[in-house]
Amino acid sequence: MTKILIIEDDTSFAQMLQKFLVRNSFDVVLSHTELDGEKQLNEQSFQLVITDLRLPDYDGIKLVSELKGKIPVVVMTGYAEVTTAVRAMKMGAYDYISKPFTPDQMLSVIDAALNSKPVATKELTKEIPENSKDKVANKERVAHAGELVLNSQATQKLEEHIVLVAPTDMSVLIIGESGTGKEVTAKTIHQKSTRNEKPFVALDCGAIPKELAASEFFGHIKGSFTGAVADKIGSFEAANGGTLFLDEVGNLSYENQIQLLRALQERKIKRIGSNSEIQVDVRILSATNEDLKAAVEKGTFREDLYHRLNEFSLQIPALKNRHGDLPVLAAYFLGKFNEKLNKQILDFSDEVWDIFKAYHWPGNIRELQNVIQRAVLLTTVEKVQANTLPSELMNPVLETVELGSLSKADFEKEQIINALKRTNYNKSKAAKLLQVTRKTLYNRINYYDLDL
Ligand SMILES: Nc1ncnc2c1ncn2[C@@H]1O[C@H](COP(=O)(O)OP(=O)(O)OP(=O)(O)O)[C@@H](O)[C@H]1O
Repeated sequence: MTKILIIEDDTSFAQMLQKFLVRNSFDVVLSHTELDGEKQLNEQSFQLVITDLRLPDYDGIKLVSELKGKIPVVVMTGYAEVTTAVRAMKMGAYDYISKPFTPDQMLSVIDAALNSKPVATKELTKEIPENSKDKVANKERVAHAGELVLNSQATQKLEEHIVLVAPTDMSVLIIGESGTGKEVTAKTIHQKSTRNEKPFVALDCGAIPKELAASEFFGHIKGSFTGAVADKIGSFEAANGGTLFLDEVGNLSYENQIQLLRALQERKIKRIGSNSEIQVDVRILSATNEDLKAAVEKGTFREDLYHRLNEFSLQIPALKNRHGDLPVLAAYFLGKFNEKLNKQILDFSDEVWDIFKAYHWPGNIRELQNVIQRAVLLTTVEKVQANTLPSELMNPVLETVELGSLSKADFEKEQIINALKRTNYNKSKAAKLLQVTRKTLYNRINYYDLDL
């Protein structure tokens, strides 16, 4: 686990920062004085130091220059201390961050600092093989893409695969439930590709009637069919040189699949009503939330097209299976909506974190984003409280139980067991989740003779 030393004399602020970073899987040691900070640095090894510059009897700049080339240092400053911060950077600090900052800003500074190379090793970069150097650089850029936030074990492979496949011209099939971030993944791949100066065009294949699909793909000329009142450029032409993202590609009719396959094979299209062929150079990224392989087996999706679209596939896990991403995603959205709604909310209350962790997020990241936007709007104190969350989050157990197959007693038993599992068998928290008192929960456990 990455170990961070925070030197800050404002104890409550330091503790809040510590709590937030611990939640984001960092190991954090606090020091409130220069003396203790130096003692910690002598006794333990740290990957990063975050320090305030203005502590009584403390020369932060001296510490920065002592640690130069050994451990990256991020300095925290008041808003009027930019000159001091610049001095600190000249002395070797990696970066500075002005208070007040959002959790999101702090995370991205930490992330960048941890990925930075100490000055002493900078000269060695020539010896790093080209490939791995690119990999490191790309990895950093994915993490800082600003849109696509990935941080958990469950998404580590995904992140690596994005980095590897982005610079190629391979077609990529992105598979995941609605709201898991398929489109934002496609955009990231485009941004990381050599086509990033050219257009990224998204076409929602699920939303176009099959009669209009060919015109959406290839365009038409005025008068070629009823309704073609003017010439129209299709998505292939619009994306020429760049990337065409076909969302919900599994929804294309069989006839549209044939038209698409032909265009992909020949790399030429004709606008409807025109005889002239236009050469197109597009990279195809597509997305589906259904099992396209099963559709191929059933015969509703063409196998040849499936292979064309699926030179490489990326599986995006549902949010309920990547709870490790929750803290960083929540922090990202908190920062985003603080800025958008002009708020300065610092964190989520412990109760809110528990609810977030227990909920099954059927709408995935889109739902998390909406929940946080609403909460930020409604919050008037430092931390987001549970009363700003929509009701469906407060009663999650009901939604995960298959009602049809259970009797009322089985159902209640299942609810209790689920709630206990979700709260690590903490009965107070489980009672809260179930919206009953602890006493009632104990009674029900006894009544059903649950062996827990
Ligand atoms: N990893 C992520 N980091 C930051 N934001 C994300 C991430 N994943 C999704 N989002 C945000 O969640 C919302 C939904 O994402 P997106 O539209 O990419 O999902 P999708 O899987 O394509 O959904 P659908 O299948 O319904 O089209 C967007 O606002 C997107 O910016």
